[in-house]
Amino acid sequence: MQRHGVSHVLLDIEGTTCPVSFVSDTLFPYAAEHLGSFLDEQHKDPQVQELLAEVEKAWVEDPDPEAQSIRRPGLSEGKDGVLKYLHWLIKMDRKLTPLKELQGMIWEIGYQSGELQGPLFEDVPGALRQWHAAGLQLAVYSSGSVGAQQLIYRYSSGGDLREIFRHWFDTRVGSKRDQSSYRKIAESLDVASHQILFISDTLAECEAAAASGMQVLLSIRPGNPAQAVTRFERISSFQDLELNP
Ligand SMILES: CSCCC(=O)C(=O)COP(=O)(O)O
Ligand SMILES: [Mg+2]
Repeated sequence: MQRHGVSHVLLDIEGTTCPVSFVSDTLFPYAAEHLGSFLDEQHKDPQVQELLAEVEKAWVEDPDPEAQSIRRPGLSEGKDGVLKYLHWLIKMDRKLTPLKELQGMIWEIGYQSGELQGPLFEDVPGALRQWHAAGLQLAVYSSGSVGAQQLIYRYSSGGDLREIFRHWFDTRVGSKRDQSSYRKIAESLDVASHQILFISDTLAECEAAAASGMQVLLSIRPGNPAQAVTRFERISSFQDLELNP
């Protein structure tokens, strides 16, 4: 498979460079298990306090009746109340930015202790190194925080790959399902959208990126939910992809 006119590759993580199951069955449960003790120890840290305030604000404004049903109306929720909401957000796989930042801070402990390692698909490290060596600019766009992205590539099964990536984007730039996020990314990369190739396993993300003018490939990997036929070309190994400027 060949792609022409590509100078930048923008990569999703979950379902694209690492298995969905690592996120759903390892990272999320790890964060849920350690959230309480992490907050007990770190809730006075100014950065954590700021994130908890953001979570509390999001909870007050959350239109989901289930989110409101676990609130105690009129009472200040405090650290323990917010913990309940954070567990609910993890269960629902909500991509709330302050949750993602807190998860990244918790995962750092697991990566540093050796309990966590980023299991990349076998073809990924080699292909990334090859593209980088060929002069392509590589960037990450994940709902996981930039901190969490850098951890997965620092402690990856293919070694420390952080140097290979030039740019990192998370939900601070916007939702991965919004066209405007991809426009902002192209602006920030200072390149025409059609020179960016975005690869993701999520159709809504592919649609949003394509609508912004990016080139798109749909990632098909073991463990990804089955995909109906779509207009997007599919990729199941990065080794199959030849990129030309
Ligand atoms: C950076 S690894 C953790 C990924 C994560 O928290 C997540 O919600 C998955 O997001 P993605 O956009 O990579 O599908
Ligand atoms: Mg994904």
